Amino acid sequence: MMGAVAKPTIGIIGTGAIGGFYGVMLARAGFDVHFLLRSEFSAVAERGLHVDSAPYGAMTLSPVQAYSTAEDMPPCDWLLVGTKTTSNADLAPAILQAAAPNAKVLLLQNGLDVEDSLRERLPDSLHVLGGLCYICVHREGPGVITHQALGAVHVGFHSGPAADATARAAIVEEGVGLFRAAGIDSQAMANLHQARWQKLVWNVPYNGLSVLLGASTTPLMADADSRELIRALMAEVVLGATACGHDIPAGYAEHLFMVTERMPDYWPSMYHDFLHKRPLELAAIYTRPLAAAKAAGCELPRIEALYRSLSFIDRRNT
Ligand SMILES: NC(=O)C1=CN([C@@H]2O[C@H](COP(=O)(O)OP(=O)(O)OC[C@H]3O[C@@H](n4cnc5c(N)ncnc54)[C@H](OP(=O)(O)O)[C@@H]3O)[C@@H](O)[C@H]2O)C=CC1
Ligand SMILES: CC(C)(CO)C(=O)C(=O)O
Repeated sequence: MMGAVAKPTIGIIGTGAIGGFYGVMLARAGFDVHFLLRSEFSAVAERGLHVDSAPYGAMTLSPVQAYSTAEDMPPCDWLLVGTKTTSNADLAPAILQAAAPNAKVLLLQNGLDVEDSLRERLPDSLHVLGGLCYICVHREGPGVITHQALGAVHVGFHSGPAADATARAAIVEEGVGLFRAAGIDSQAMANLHQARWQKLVWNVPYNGLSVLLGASTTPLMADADSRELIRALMAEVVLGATACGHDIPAGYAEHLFMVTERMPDYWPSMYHDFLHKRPLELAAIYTRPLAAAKAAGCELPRIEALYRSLSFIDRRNT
């Protein structure tokens, strides 16, 4: 008889809304999950992690395998990065501490090329993958997370020692399998770079406008002028993606309008950063796409104006 295949050990690097939500879901599914925290370490070590989820109900994980330093974490086969992209270059030492040999590092983050600054600081033996989370979740307080809607995670290969396309696909499927085992919708992405551009069609307008206009999705969708602005910004993201060689499916912007109208009223994660005086994810969501489009000969003036306004706000806010 074949022995049971051991479940991988999972490390969460940055236990905020995303890291906390998916970490709790994986722990509930029986995975051995270890959580790295910073400001919320004591609260979570003492009182556990609580998720108030519209789809799943109230979930509590207590006790939590919580760590204030990666040095204390066991070797993890999968490391799920749930920090904001603003500090990716600084995460390498923590990841090296917590990584098992040949570990897979999955960045659950928005934005373009977010893997690159971390990749260049990691050894070749580690695989790096990108994950796109289609979810509405935020931190309510220390160790307390509100999950309003959705939840899917799409996984794509970035880089690493896998010998060929078959080996790369197997690693991606392993990642997809983790989420599916936890009851979360998950799919493999054939082209991570294209998929990151595609997700920006939502994040570029809504993340930035929530900060600039101080408005969540329901009022943004209810007003004729903000709707028009969102539509125009979406069209520019599609233009930039196309100039960079990445086709966005026809009708995708209209599809996102429909999805957003069906969502509960939602403040994007950039608004929470603004509110709590944390740095905004401007490089990942604006600077890099603008630079890539420009290098391909494509100017995106509306996105550029939004980006410059946000840069001004960000400098005065942090
Ligand atoms: N929230 C959402 O609904 C969605 C978010 N995303 C993306 O997911 C990513 C994560 O966002 P989100 O979960 O909302 O962000 P949060 O701010 O809620 O979480 C980030 C967490 O990382 C922790 N952290 C940062 N640096 C370190 C460190 N060096 N060591 C330990 N912990 C650290 C923070 O701790 P501390 O409290 O100390 O700062 C915080 O707990 C972003 O790229 C975002 O754009 C994508 C889709 C939806
Ligand atoms: C709102 C949503 C679901 C859009 O894709 C999201 O994933 C985000 O906030 O980044």
